[in-house]
Amino acid sequence: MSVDARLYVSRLSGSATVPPSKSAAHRAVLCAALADGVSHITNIEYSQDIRATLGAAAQLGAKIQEEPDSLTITGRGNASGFVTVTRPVFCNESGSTLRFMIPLFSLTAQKVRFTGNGRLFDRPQAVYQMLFDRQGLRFEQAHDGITIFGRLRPGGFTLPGDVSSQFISGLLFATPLMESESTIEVLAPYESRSYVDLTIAAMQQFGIKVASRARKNGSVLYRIPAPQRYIASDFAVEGDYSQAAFLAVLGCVIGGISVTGLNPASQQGDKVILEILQRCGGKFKAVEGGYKFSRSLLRATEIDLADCPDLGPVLFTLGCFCSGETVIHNAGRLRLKESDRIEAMQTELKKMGARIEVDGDEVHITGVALHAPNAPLSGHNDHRIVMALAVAACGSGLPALISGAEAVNKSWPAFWDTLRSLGAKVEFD
Ligand SMILES: O=C(O)C1=C[C@@H](OP(=O)(O)O)[C@@H](O)[C@H](O)C1
Ligand SMILES: C=C(OP(=O)(O)O)C(=O)O
Repeated sequence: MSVDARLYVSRLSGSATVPPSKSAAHRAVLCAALADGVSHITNIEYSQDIRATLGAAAQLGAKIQEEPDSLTITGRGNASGFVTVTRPVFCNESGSTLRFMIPLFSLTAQKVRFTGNGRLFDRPQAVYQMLFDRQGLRFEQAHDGITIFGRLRPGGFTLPGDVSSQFISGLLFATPLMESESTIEVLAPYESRSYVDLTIAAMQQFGIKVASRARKNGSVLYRIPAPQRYIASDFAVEGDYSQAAFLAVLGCVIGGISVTGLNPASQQGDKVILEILQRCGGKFKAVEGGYKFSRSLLRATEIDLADCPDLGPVLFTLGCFCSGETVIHNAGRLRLKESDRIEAMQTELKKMGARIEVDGDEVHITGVALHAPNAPLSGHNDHRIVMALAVAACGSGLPALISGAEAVNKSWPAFWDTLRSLGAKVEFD
């Protein structure tokens, strides 16, 4: 059911803790599900996407015990430990879940159907289609699901680097469980690489070895010895920089906001939000477990989204608050997410008077004083659009009605409560 959020003008300030990193949590659950023995994962939030990965992990045969904010997972060891898959694997709207699970479920050698919601099956899957076709395996994609049949075999894989890093991560998770070594060559340009680094870091924490090297032709070659076994491990999920970015931008616009629960040494690619804000003149200082953001005179900068696509929506909002013309490069991938995020942000911010021009994969935003929206703002069934619009409204002190407010449940169910804790008045219709 679609819920409208009414935001009223109010002064915001205070301290808020970000949710656990969704990307890290997906990876920890998956590795634990594959491991021999019992793993404990702390700092878990049951967002819709993490629920999807937990459901799939259970279908791989993992035993999962849920506590309010932690998990105990007894994994099934290796591919021969996989149980019979009797039901479709429901991925909801989680691209990560679907693309991480396809190669793993192929190892069961059973016919497996993946289902989901929203735009999930409109998002590109051709990279896997190609891999399965090459090995003579079945991969059928329809608007309401994907069916696979057949066990992926080890070997030399070559993948494009500019469609989605999730294919590379998905194949990395599965290859150690195959019968012999594989290589994965990722062709340049290699985008969202920091997410693959997170994958390898998680795999290494669960005892898996992966080697990588750059090749002269610009590609990156991963070598994954096999067979290997995931070893149970305890994993503390760190705070999410992609989510911190919403509060960080708000903090630099209105001042007086501290964001905590963050690891300053994090490997998350979206930590680059701090550098971007610095380049815009954003003022902040390190505090215990995070950063305190002060009201800043923000000026435009050039931003490359190739390695931090999830920052896209909130960077559109940031551009509106910067004097001059913000240029966002390599924004094309934003069209392949839960919504077409370029179209969504342009349409909605224009209702508040924003000046945004799109030229192919490049976006130009000229800072202007936003006015109260002349129509309800649509969240486009996309959590990051809803949150970026809420930041635009709160940052400019304007009342707004955002439809589809429940989309935040995909990644940050407590988002509205967090805004309230900072003093925002939010009502739901
Ligand atoms: O591996 C991950 O956890 C993710 C990878 C990124 O996707 P792409 O590689 O498709 O850009 C990102 O947008 C997504 O939200 C999470
Ligand atoms: C695109 C996202 O996630 P996924 O690809 O896992 O659906 C996101 O969280 O913004």
